[in-house]
Amino acid sequence: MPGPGPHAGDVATPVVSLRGVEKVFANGVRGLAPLDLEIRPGELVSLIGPSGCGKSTLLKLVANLHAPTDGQVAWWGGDFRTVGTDGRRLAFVFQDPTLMPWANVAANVRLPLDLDGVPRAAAERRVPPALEQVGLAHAAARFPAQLSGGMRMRVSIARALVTNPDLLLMDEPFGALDECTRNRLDEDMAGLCAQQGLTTLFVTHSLYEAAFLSSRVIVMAANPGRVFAEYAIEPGIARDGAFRLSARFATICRDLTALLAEASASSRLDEES
Ligand SMILES: Nc1ncnc2c1ncn2[C@@H]1O[C@H](COP(=O)(O)OP(=O)(O)OP(=O)(O)O)[C@@H](O)[C@H]1O
Repeated sequence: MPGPGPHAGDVATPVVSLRGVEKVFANGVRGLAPLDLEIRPGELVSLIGPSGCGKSTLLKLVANLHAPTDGQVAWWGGDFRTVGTDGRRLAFVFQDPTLMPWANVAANVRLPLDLDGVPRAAAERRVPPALEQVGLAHAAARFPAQLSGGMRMRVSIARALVTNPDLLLMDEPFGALDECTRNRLDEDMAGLCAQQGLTTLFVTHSLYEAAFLSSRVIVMAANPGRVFAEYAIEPGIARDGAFRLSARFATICRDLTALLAEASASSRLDEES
């Protein structure tokens, strides 16, 4: 099975660091006020906050899909141009799994390797372990139309994992799924991240999902988008069904509910001023 990214042992250098990063769009909208943020190896960091607080903008800055208006973003202490050329990889999972309907599951998962020019035989060898990781080893020959929504999302995750990423960026990946499927995927995702030491930045509208998955939750406020609070969760908690029912989980959810209410109130105040 593909292990952690090739540089997983390098714990000293932050995976991503943002210093004084600000984003003003061409139409004058201030998507993000200057903010500092560091994501360290092995962390699962969630971004939560009211609509419009800049969660997606922040994710896109980390993905280098947006350039900051001001400030610096560093990837593994360096420039984005080194990402990929030094073997380090980012991978994305979006809410829409965007599978090719005409291709079976194995071919969908293989796509990033094909695009990277990995020889066909080598690429094909990497697909079964990736499918195994998401519990879809039995579904390689099926087509997207033959899969449930949860299975399609698992294919999308396998397609990210097959590249052996050093940083996984997930934008509200399970938001369109029913609650049971979402809970199961959250448990599997938490297990994968823990086993592999996978560094993940996860955008969600659900504070319960953030509470369940994260080693650290960034609570954002809007108008302008900014980091309102950070909430760290102690290491060593098994993220399983028992955790979801535990007093500790209830406390984390209560704390995050309070922080989110404060962030929302602060966003409204800024809107009115
Ligand atoms: N390309 C763009 N051009 C202009 N304004 C933008 C652009 N993208 C985002 N914005 C604005 O920047 C702010 C932050 O948007 P963003 O989508 O990052 O927030 P969000 O927290 O992800 O929102 P949601 O939870 O609703 O998805 C919003 O006011 C949004 O309207």
